[in-house]
Amino acid sequence: MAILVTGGAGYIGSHTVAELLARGKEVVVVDNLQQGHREAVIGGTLEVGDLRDADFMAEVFRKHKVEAVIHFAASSLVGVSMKEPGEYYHNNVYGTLCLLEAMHKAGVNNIVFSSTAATYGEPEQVPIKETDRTQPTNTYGETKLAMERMMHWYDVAHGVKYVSLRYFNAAGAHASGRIGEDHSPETHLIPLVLQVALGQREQISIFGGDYATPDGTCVRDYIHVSDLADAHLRALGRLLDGGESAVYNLGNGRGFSVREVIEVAREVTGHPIPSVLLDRRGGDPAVLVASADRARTELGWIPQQPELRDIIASAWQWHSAHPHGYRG
Ligand SMILES: NC(=O)c1ccc[n+]([C@@H]2O[C@H](COP(=O)([O-])OP(=O)(O)OC[C@H]3O[C@@H](n4cnc5c(N)ncnc54)[C@H](O)[C@@H]3O)[C@@H](O)[C@H]2O)c1
Ligand SMILES: O=c1ccn([C@@H]2O[C@H](COP(=O)(O)OP(=O)(O)O[C@H]3O[C@H](CO)[C@@H](O)[C@H](O)[C@H]3O)[C@@H](O)[C@H]2O)c(=O)[nH]1
Repeated sequence: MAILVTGGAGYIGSHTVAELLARGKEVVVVDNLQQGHREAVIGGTLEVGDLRDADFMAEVFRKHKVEAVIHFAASSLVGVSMKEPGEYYHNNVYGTLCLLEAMHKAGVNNIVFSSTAATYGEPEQVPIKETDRTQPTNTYGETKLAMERMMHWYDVAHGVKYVSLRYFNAAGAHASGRIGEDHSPETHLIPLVLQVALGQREQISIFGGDYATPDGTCVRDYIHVSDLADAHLRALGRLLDGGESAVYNLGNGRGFSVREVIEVAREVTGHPIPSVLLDRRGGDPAVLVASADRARTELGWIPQQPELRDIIASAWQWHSAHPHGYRG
């Protein structure tokens, strides 16, 4: 029986595939390669196609005996979602609907889902708990919340069990050096900062210096991608053991401002990393920091690389060895 990983050629998906393979699991990846890379799929079978193509998905479920799905495939950029809401509803909400229908027709009833801190919006309290208010401030978070709700109703009607993992900000790369972050165009803070250190950009833009935070820049909770991968294996185990549907935050519980991230990157790389202060980017909450107590208690999940310095050093190892990502 195989684990079907949608978006498995992408950043977090490819690290989770590596973890599944390391534990001897059979893996099938579905990816349309809009962001993913063939080279990022280091084993298993890659089926290239789109979630929204019902014939393609039916064929994938016919060809492979699937026991559970891990669903990463989505459009996932806060800034872009504020300019292209239609793309986000179509790829994320309609895409997940197509996936759930294909699963239902194939009799597959377990799904681990990539949700996000963006489902919360401006937090009621910090650190954020799973029971806190969900009121997204951007289209991306709104679509992810809709996807969570959709799974809930498929559970009620069809017994589809889901674990929704609300991750905070993923960063870092695989210890082997074989896989890492390679988005085109890149929009994430840490890889952009490291591109400055590599001499590929002159400076890093800071989006907003007037937030209600200690230094005025946005605060995020950065979590190592391999710690996220480990959480997916634990969530999968919960479902395959017959566990009920659940929602978990995944973060380290410590927030770092944009300026603090740049400062740590200066220490790690030895580069001065010049910065320029720009206006706010639409849709960004000021502070997102996780309480991951529930994942710790119920999944036994303990991040192994919780220090921001180690996370950035891990990303730096990948980016300095692969300055053009999978192109070399
Ligand atoms: N990167 C983060 O910090 C972060 C944090 C929270 C949640 N997430 C979520 O985690 C998931 C993975 O994020 P990532 O950073 O690895 O993104 P990514 O873009 O690297 O990976 C997504 C993959 O899905 C594929 N894909 C997208 N739409 C598809 C479709 N319709 N059919 C088939 N394949 C499709 C892309 O080609 C890509 O390989 C996303 O769902 C994202 O919303 C990411
Ligand atoms: O050039 C840049 C890029 C980003 N930022 C800021 O840095 C922070 C982090 O931004 P980014 O790395 O783009 O991540 P987020 O927008 O926080 O979103 C990531 O983290 C979310 C969870 O918190 C996920 O759901 C998203 O998919 C993922 O892209 C934000 O305050 C941005 O405004 C800058 O100041 N300059």
